[in-house]
Amino acid sequence: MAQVYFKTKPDGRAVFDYYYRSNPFNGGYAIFAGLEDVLDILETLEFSASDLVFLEQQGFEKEFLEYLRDFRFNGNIRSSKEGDVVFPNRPILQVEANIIEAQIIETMLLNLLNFQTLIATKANRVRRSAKEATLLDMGLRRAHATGGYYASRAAVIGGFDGTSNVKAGEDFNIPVSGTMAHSFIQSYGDELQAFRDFAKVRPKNCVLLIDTYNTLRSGLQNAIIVAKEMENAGEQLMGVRLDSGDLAYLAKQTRKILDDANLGYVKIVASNQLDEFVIKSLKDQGAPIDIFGVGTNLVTGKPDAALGGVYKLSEFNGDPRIKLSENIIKVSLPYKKQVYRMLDKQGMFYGADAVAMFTEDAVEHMEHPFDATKSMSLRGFDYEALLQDVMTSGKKVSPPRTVTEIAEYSKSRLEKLPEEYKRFQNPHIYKIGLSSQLKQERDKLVLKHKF
Ligand SMILES: Nc1ncnc2c1ncn2[C@@H]1O[C@H](COP(=O)(O)OP(=O)(O)OP(=O)(O)O)[C@@H](O)[C@H]1O
Ligand SMILES: O=P(O)(O)OC[C@H]1O[C@H](OP(=O)(O)OP(=O)(O)O)[C@H](O)[C@@H]1O
Ligand SMILES: O=C(O)c1cccnc1
Repeated sequence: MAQVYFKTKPDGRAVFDYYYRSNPFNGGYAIFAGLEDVLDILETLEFSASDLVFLEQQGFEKEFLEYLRDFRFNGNIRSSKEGDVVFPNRPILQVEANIIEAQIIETMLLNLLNFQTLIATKANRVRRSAKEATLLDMGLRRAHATGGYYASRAAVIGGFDGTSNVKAGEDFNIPVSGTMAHSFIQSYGDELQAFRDFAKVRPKNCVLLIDTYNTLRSGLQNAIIVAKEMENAGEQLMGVRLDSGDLAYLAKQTRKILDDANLGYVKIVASNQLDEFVIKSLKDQGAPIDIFGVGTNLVTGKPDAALGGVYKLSEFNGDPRIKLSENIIKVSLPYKKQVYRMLDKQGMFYGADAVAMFTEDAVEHMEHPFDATKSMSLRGFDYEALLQDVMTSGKKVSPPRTVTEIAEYSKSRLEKLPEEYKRFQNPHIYKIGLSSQLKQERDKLVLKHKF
């Protein structure tokens, strides 16, 4: 496509929208993540000499390869803030650029935003169940190859406290932590000696895994011996980890036995195929678990394999563009747009985002995108314009936000979303409407292209 644009309309100017069509996990919202990584890549995107050799072998023409040699992304991006709460069928990010540049970045952009948004959303659901407990990502070993790297970042945006993924910790400046594996204890054969050596070498944040042989009769008893020895050496055992069996029963027994041994400060860590539903159940059972380690179900976004975010052309050289579909929900929205979020008198999200033409300053009325009988007055509402400049002429407009800052922002945004949109079962549906002008323009284009 890029080579054809290069030959036929090299100066074409395009507007593309990024959005997804339905919330993951049958939930009522998603957490937008991956933006900072997209912007970082765009700022430095270029074709290396070896890339060009490979592309030449694929049959691309010399002149086009010359163009690619100097390729840079020089476009503008307007976007929702990373970490914001987002909803289906409204632009989350808009790229305005030369058509060749805008097209070349499509797959990279979708790959990063779809995956991180999926995982940040999953992480946030786990956070909702875990309430105040500490949450650790332990998923790298089960992730889809390199996806684990970005999953760890997205997990923190969604509300996790840290990760066992050391590389992600280093690159994204997120807290790293970990406990120990069964193999460590197995290598000794002697559980007590394994615990003693570990505690001696790594006394800070020491968590002992107690289920290798028998959780209550062996692991916990040995952990208590080591905890007392640590006290004599002026240290404190941080915790014990349960990784199998009935976690509620074992956590209650463990808590009682630790407390009876005057070890009330020793925390209980639990892991083993946890997700938002198991953690909720454990909480409902009153399991005194302080820290949850979550792996597979987090980093694979189980049970949703992917977020179906798309990148659709909405304007070309100032003219509107549309994509029709038999399925009305898949008809795209033409024109460069803005999205307004309605706020109630307390500053909470009212439950409505209105999509308008970019040229409209405010929206007083929003219409259901497909049902002509449904509309809503927006008069008197406070609102926020959600799409803001994040990149101009290929350069980021503001300094990078740390993952921790993004996570804090996300938390503050979720606090403004009423509870009924956040429940797991049959959540309230957040309304997405179109300004009357955008709807009219879309319908005109639908008629124009109708066969
Ligand atoms: N009290 C509980 N309530 C609800 N779910 C629990 C409870 N305790 C454990 N679970 C969950 O039930 C599942 C148990 O899986 P499974 O039977 O494979 O574990 P296990 O018996 O510990 O076996 P393994 O020793 O192979 O890890 C896990 O997802 C675990 O998190
Ligand atoms: O269960 P997850 O949510 O994926 O969390 C990560 C799991 O990875 C480790 O298990 P390991 O790979 O040693 O295998 P195991 O399941 O036999 O303990 C750890 O002990 C957790 O159980
Ligand atoms: O730190 C841990 O205990 C850990 C890390 C990754 C996977 N499973 C466990």
